[in-house]
Amino acid sequence: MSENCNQNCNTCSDECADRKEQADFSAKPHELSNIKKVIGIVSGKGGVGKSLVTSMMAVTMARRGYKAAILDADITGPSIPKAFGISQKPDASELGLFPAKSKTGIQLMSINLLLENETDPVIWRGPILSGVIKQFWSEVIWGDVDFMFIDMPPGTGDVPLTVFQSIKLDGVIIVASPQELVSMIVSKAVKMAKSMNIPILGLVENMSYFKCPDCGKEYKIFGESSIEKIAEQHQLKVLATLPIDPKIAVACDKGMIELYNGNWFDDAADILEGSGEKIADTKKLQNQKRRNDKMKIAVASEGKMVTEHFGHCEGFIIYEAENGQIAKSETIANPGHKPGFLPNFLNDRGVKVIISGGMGGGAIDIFNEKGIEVITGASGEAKTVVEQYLQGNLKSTGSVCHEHQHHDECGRH
Ligand SMILES: Nc1ncnc2c1ncn2[C@@H]1O[C@H](COP(=O)(O)OP(=O)(O)OP(=O)(O)O)[C@@H](O)[C@H]1O
Repeated sequence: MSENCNQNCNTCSDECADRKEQADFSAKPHELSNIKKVIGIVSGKGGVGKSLVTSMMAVTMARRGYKAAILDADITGPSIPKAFGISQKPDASELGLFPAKSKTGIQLMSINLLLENETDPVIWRGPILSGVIKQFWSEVIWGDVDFMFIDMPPGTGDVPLTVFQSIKLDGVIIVASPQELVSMIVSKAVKMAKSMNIPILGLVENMSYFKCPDCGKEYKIFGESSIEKIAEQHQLKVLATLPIDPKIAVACDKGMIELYNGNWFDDAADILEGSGEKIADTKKLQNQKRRNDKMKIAVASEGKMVTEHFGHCEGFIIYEAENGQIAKSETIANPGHKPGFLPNFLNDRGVKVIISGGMGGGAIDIFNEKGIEVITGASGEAKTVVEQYLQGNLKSTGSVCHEHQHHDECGRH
């Protein structure tokens, strides 16, 4: 037997006497699916925020203009549809099942969308669980997907192992809370991925600290973090450390994870963009082409500056751009804020991009439905911000006004 035997001849190149030809467990995606990169989100045990990280990764990539999808392989604890507020049953044809679509166009498939009641427990044994996951991969018509995120079954047992063997993953992200980081659990997840020769993109520490909303002091509820030590031990990158934030729990419970404002996953998204260079290049070209086309960009403004509050802005400066340059502009007064009115008002004027400091979720939904690009989190002089956009240097932070005192000012219903 080889000195480094990992009991899996499929992933080992040593020609030892005990070598066994092993069965090929790999499953093929549906012939109508074109999935470019597949990233598994794993954790050593349940309840550490794996589904949250899966959801936020998909949201981050979708905000960057990619086609994102989520395969919920956490069959016994499926929480993805709830986080996105989706409960309608997926459509089907004789060719296969179609994934559900979130408000911002993220494709999803989860066992919860297929159960009679979403509260029904799934009490199937391992081989059936693995079979369902393979079906989600092979029998769902995903179409074109730039980045698919798989919410993996928790742990390092039989079911996650089968997923590793069946679906060709381009990388995994390991999620842990500070407690798992001090135990052996994370090391087991790292070893499992390494034994399957799957690149580990890095570690995410969830529930790392709690920031007091009154004094801003950070409290390490679960003790000092050992993420840097563990990362160094396994030569991995730390992708993000997330606080305990009651707003995260509320966003998941209310099905509004797409509206959650947080940019913790930018580093991980940058890595994915790097790992998918071809996809990123194509996307950059498409975005460049779009910016060179003739288009109207509206900025919610206060005088010459971008305003924080979309709904109650003083007016909109509408820039007409061609070949990536501003050709002309006009300022129109805010006609008055009524729920759902302003997105239609701007759409009627042919606006293709709206830039604001903050905006309510309701308004963002309507803009998305109309195919109008929404950029929030912008600040400074409106003209400069539009020039940055045309050069491809303005990114949306996804900043959404939630339950704050300016409720109506941000265009929410
Ligand atoms: N940083 C956080 N702050 C506040 N709440 C959080 C945070 N991370 C996760 N939660 C909440 O904790 C619960 C568990 O999170 P999540 O479903 O993402 O974990 P999981 O690892 O996928 O669990 P399982 O494997 O059991 O499905 C959810 O209700 C989620 O809203």
